[in-house]
Amino acid sequence: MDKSKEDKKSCENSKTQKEKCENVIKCNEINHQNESDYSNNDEKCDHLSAQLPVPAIGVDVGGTLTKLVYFEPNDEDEPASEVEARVLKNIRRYLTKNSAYGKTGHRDIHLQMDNVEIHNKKGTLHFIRFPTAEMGSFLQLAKSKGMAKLLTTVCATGGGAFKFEEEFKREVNIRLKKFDELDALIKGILYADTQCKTECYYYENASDISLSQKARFDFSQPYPFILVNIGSGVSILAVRGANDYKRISGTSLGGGTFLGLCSLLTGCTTFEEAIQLATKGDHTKVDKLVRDIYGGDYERFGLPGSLVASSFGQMNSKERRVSVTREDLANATLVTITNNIGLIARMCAVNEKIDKVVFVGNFLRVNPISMKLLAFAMDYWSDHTLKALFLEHEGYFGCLGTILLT
Ligand SMILES: Nc1ncnc2c1ncn2[C@@H]1O[C@H](COP(=O)(O)OP(=O)(O)O)[C@@H](O)[C@H]1O
Ligand SMILES: CC(C)(COP(=O)(O)O)[C@@H](O)C(=O)NCCC(=O)O
Repeated sequence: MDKSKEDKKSCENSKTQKEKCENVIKCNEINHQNESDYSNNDEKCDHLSAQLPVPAIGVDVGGTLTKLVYFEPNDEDEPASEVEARVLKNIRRYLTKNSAYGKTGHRDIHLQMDNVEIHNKKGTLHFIRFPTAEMGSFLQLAKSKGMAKLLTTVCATGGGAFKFEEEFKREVNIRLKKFDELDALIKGILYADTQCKTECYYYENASDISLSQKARFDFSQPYPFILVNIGSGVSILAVRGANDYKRISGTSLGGGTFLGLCSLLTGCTTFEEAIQLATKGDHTKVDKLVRDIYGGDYERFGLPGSLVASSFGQMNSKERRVSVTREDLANATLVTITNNIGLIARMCAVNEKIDKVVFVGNFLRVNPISMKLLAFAMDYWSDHTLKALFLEHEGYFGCLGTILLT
């Protein structure tokens, strides 16, 4: 798609999103009483408790991507000085008028949330991402745009809030007000769902992938639910209330594994390219299926012939290796990682006796193959008792959570 068409599409999406979100429902789920005071350990930042920093920016510095949310209030508070007013205006203009920042930063315009309320202020939430590996360039950009002059503190979560803390201080004299990533994630999810009626969806006809289609899910009574965050690695939580959750499992075979293996096997250079290749490929050329072993179904234990018996199981044969394409390898990598996550998620749901399984994280970005597979896996292997749910703001809940927890 050429750039102008892409921008136009983004704007249309943004308009739809605006319409969808216009009817703001006040967030009843977010209570500020028993919430984590993780950040209060940071004495330097105590003065910021329970107020929105100006400008309100939250970052989630993950293993692969840094996610940033900027809350643009409808009515800006009276700035303390003329200089402050000018810098604030510059930041606002820079963040909200561009959709690309430097070489690798992107604003997801289609996810923008208009007319939302945070800490009694109405405004717009803008969502931006860039590779964590580009943190140095981001800090230089923040310096050059004068942000560092005005921003003294940024709400931050993710492992990088720890890893880059010193660098933020040294390079731009910004302090990070740190929040735990799982606290922030849950806060962000519950908030987004109350603000945007179309946030949560599932796949109708999940048992037939060729027919499955996105449909809205009413997530207004969310508890209990299993939360599967598929980022670089995978964290799995059982959530029973706004402040009642535990991390029950995880796996190192996550989105980072998919991208790493896919890069090795196909030479692809971006996540988008990996997904495009996977979309055109056929994993059955790479995997060994039950029917490749049994000649059909393994009836006694209800294993259909089409089931993957052994991921990449055909690749020990030289003839097979020379006949597979990059696309097949990308598809097989995606299916392998996704099925493994689905299996672990399902076992967690069964153990915890919870029937809703919510999948989030940027691994699901532009990745309907995995979402449909997860929806299928939950439905099929549970005899229709488990439901896979997905959320539109996929990877942005952690950064959003930080400004809510402030
Ligand atoms: N533009 C992108 N660049 C790199 N990885 C991406 C991109 N979009 C989606 N992904 C996928 O999302 C994963 C990172 O997800 P995310 O939720 O941001 O986790 P983290 O917090 O660990 O960075 C990557 O491992 C990759 O599978
Ligand atoms: C360490 C992490 C919480 C970091 O989060 P991420 O940046 O991957 O979103 C996550 O990668 C994880 O839970 N990994 C799996 C560890 C395990 O349980 O084996």
